Amino acid sequence: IRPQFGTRFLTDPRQVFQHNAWDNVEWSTEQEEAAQKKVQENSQPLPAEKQEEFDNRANEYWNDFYTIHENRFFKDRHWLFTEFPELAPQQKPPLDAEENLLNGEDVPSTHTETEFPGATASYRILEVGCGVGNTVFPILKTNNDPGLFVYCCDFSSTAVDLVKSNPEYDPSRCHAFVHDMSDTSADYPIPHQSLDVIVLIFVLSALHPQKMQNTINRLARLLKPGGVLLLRDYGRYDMAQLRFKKGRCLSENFYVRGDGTRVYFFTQDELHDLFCNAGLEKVQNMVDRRLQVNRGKQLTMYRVWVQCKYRKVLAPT
Ligand SMILES: C[S@@+](CC[C@H](N)C(=O)[O-])C[C@H]1O[C@@H](n2cnc3c(N)ncnc32)[C@H](O)[C@@H]1O
Repeated sequence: IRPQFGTRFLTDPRQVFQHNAWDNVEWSTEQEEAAQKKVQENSQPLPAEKQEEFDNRANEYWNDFYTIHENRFFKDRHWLFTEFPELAPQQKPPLDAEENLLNGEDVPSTHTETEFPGATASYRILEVGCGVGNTVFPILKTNNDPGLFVYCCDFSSTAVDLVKSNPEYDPSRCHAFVHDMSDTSADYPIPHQSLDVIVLIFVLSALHPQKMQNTINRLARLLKPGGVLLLRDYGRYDMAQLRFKKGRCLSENFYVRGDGTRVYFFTQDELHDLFCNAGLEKVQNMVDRRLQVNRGKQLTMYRVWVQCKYRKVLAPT
């Protein structure tokens, strides 16, 4: 397994083509400025009607995506458990219900044990924007905690159908459902303050930036006090952002791909504010800058990802 954050550092630039990837690459001021300039040159937004269409039909574009790629596109996330040990079996017992009550937050009215899927579980993880299950299935396979229950949702019904028809889908340990995380009128099938972990992997970036805060606020309510939200997503000036051609920009740092799916590129501060405004506190907020190398074509590709871990604050006693 790759150690956390990776430790292959490029110290001698002449060696760049000796490996496929380098970790924790520093950017020079010139490189940062060149990226900024490139983004500014391509920041003319599309007309409002076009924007609206991409927003209204967002899930259809993702359905088309999964109809074409099925489960062949996204690879299983092998870095998951090194970066996010919260997804592996826990050493410490999780906060129990009694402790939550003592925290004095508005714990919902008592629900009977079978009122919702996973009601009797002792450790609950929700993945939002799960796609075809490249995170969920590794969790179910790796985490053998008998008290574990994993929820996963996506607004693409095609993706959710692929999760449910996977031979590894076990309804006694997992519940997959169709849900649009940006729809403020749609409820999650889970009570407030019932989750230990929420996972967002390359999904928040697919939302219109104006819908992000409400979405995170609603998710934060589902966390138990002390529960954590884990995110990995695209960072500002990632190669994918710099590669967008003119006419693909929707608003600042937000673009539409050729297949109609959209992507935003975050700074650490933007994510920090989104999470803090939702009552979460920082455990980790880092940028992972990697240099990927195509040795055959002698090409260098600078990737930028942001990784965050934010905890729901315990109410003052
Ligand atoms: C880039 S993919 C990542 C999939 C998966 N998390 C992974 O890492 O393999 C983004 C996913 O987010 C889903 N998505 C986008 N907007 C969403 C929304 N508003 N509500 C729920 N899911 C959404 C898409 O359908 C797609 O499956």
